[in-house]
Amino acid sequence: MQHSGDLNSSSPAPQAKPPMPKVGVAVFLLKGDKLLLGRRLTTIGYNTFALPGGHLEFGESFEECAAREVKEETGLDIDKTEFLTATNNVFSEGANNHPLHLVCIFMRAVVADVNQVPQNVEPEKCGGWDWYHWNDLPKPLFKPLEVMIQGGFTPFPVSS
Ligand SMILES: Nc1nc2c([nH]c(=O)n2[C@H]2C[C@H](O)[C@@H](COP(=O)(O)OP(=O)(O)OP(=O)(O)O)O2)c(=O)[nH]1
Ligand SMILES: [Mg+2]
Repeated sequence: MQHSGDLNSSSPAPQAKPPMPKVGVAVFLLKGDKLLLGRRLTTIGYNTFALPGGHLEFGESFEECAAREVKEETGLDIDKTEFLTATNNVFSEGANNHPLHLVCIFMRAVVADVNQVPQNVEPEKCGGWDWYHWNDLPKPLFKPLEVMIQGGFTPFPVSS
């Protein structure tokens, strides 16, 4: 017997996937009492100073993601990578005006070679990288970073 029309016509229309939280990994790259910051040129936090970082890829460890993102964005190799803390934020102004729910993992690391100089590998996403003293950070900081620091967070190891 021949069917006419759409065999699936009685099935409900496919639903748009519900939005899911994403995982970001940002790196406090430390050099003495300085840290590496770059001016963002992307939608979220445009023109604010933020840490190198990006989104966790499927199957990656936090350490692998930190090393990959720092390399992709600055050309630097990192060492002594450690987990510090995590945040949970909803950004109202994500891509295409959709809100973005982001769990961000913050790592601490140092440069593997102190003579290596940061390169602005992705000039379309960043205005340039530089080392800034913890007591003289540039303004404006990326909002989630500013909130953490104002809340008393420090990425430096506690000296005993
Ligand atoms: N890079 C960076 N991301 C941060 C910081 N604080 C914070 O909450 N995040 C969150 C928000 C970002 O949307 C998310 C991922 O970083 P990103 O926005 O730099 O992502 P990206 O385009 O470089 O990454 P990708 O999609 O190419 O993997 O991490 C920070 O100081 N620096
Ligand atoms: Mg990034």
